[in-house]
Amino acid sequence: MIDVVAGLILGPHGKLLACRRPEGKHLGGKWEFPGGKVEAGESAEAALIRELQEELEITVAIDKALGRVVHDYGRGPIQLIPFTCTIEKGEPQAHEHSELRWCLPSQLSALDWAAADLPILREFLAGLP
Ligand SMILES: Nc1nc2c([nH]c(=O)n2[C@H]2C[C@H](O)[C@@H](COP(=O)(O)OP(=O)(O)OP(=O)(O)O)O2)c(=O)[nH]1
Repeated sequence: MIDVVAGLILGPHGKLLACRRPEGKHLGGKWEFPGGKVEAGESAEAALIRELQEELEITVAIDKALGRVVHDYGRGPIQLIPFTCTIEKGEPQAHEHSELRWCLPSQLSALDWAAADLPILREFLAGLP
């Protein structure tokens, strides 16, 4: 099983950062929570901090873990490991995405999310006041 960490980055006004995978890549054009594969010997938290630094040039503080999701796109199972987090330093730059979008909770469901992200999105939205 491949472990993949994903960050639900909380910004001002209750907004969340959605990132679009570039065309031509696996799941191209789909929206995701930024992150990536956990390396051997690495904790999930360390992997998320590393990935968000590499992909978006931001330093984050991790807030809390959400429920893990196991999904298979037909290439073997992946386990998506989500955390909410906030930005401590930097402004997100789209180095590996075709688009970055800060969304209000009410706008999130309209995006075309990667399938494995949907249960995570539902859990996040269900936990809002
Ligand atoms: N980073 C990230 N990956 C996700 C999410 N949802 C989801 O299904 N995935 C999938 C896409 C990839 O198959 C896998 C790992 O993503 P990645 O971004 O680290 O890997 P990658 O694009 O280099 O993948 P690949 O080249 O090996 O296909 O997890 C998500 O919210 N964030």
